Amino acid sequence: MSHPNWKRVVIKVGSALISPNQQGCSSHYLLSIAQFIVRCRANGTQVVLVSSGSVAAGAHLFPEQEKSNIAVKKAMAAAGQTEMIATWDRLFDFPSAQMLLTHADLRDRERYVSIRETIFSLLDHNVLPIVNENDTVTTDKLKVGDNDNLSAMVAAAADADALIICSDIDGLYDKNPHEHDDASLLKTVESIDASIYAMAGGAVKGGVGTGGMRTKIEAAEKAVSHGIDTYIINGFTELSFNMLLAGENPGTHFKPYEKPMKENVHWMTHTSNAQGEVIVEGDFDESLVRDSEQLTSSEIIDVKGEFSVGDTILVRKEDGTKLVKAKSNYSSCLLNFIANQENDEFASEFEEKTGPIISDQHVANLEKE
Ligand SMILES: Nc1ncnc2c1ncn2[C@@H]1O[C@H](COP(=O)(O)OP(=O)(O)O)[C@@H](O)[C@H]1O
Ligand SMILES: N[C@@H](CCC(=O)OP(=O)(O)O)C(=O)O
Repeated sequence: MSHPNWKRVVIKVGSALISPNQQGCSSHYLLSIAQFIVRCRANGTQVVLVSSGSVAAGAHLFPEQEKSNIAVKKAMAAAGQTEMIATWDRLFDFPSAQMLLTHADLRDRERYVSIRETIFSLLDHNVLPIVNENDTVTTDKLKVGDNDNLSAMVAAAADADALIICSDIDGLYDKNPHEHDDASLLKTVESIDASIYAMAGGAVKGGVGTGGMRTKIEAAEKAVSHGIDTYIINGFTELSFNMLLAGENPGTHFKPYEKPMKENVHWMTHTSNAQGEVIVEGDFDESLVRDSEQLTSSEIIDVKGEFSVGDTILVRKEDGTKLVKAKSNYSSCLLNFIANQENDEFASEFEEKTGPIISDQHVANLEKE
């Protein structure tokens, strides 16, 4: 078979490949990945690298008994990050660039657009973007938490054709092969449903990986709904990369949706987290899904959480049915205030002047889609 016709790919490299023994970085397994990147570029394919490994690489600098402390883990990430970037950079004779992101960056539409533009500028100038989560500044509320999901968000932002997740295992098995001798490898996944998630276990306990297969399936789900071919492959062996370049599947291939979501709907669904919820009357759902600007304070039963103007909110019914995710033009405080007004006229006059609570431009239909 001939080499694949990719315009742009995102390659995600797991910690075990970068820091196999947690004593800094090793180029042992990175050499064949770097070679693959060089060959992709020679074929005219643009490459974005998402690299884990900063925590594992920095681990040896800190005492064993302190490593579970969050502040120390962040220090490990900060120290390991420079070594990880330097190790990659040494393997290429073209320039690379470090991009450190958090979920707070990706879920903010303006910052997301800025990230996209930076990726495209780097690629246009033949610079290899190397992305990782900015572990030193994250909190539970601000982080993606694993680089599998991060790589899928980056692949969507970069409009990639393929996402290649390089792991320490051949792909997705029907059960965790580290626990079941009779596990068998899935070569192709046509669609991702609960039965696929049920196959996935977590990472090896005490190992360097985060999330195991579960986060890889989450990543695949995000990517395929954007029309991105997704592979989980064994990054330890050069054969995986030779097969990919020959147009063959060396691991598990997740097939992309034939009709991918529109870019802004995908971002709203898979990248932007809802910061709060608006609960609406049960009989209002149909008109809301047809025309989101129909939502006025008179249909709102409750407002949950704290959100600001521009944040993404989830609109749902009292029974829990999710209707739409949308950008709110009102803060939770203001929405609570007008929804609780006895005088309906005041609220409708206010909304007429201020504009719709959510607008049709930033809305994603959920279960009703
Ligand atoms: N169904 C499964 N198929 C394959 N691997 C699985 C499965 N369930 C759990 N795993 C575990 O997921 C691990 C890979 O994830 P992880 O350790 O997070 O690696 P990485 O650092 O590449 O992200 C495998 O080594 C394996 O232990
Ligand atoms: N940001 C972290 C990566 C965490 C992570 O997802 O690791 P992995 O499961 O090995 O891809 C680091 O650089 O160590």
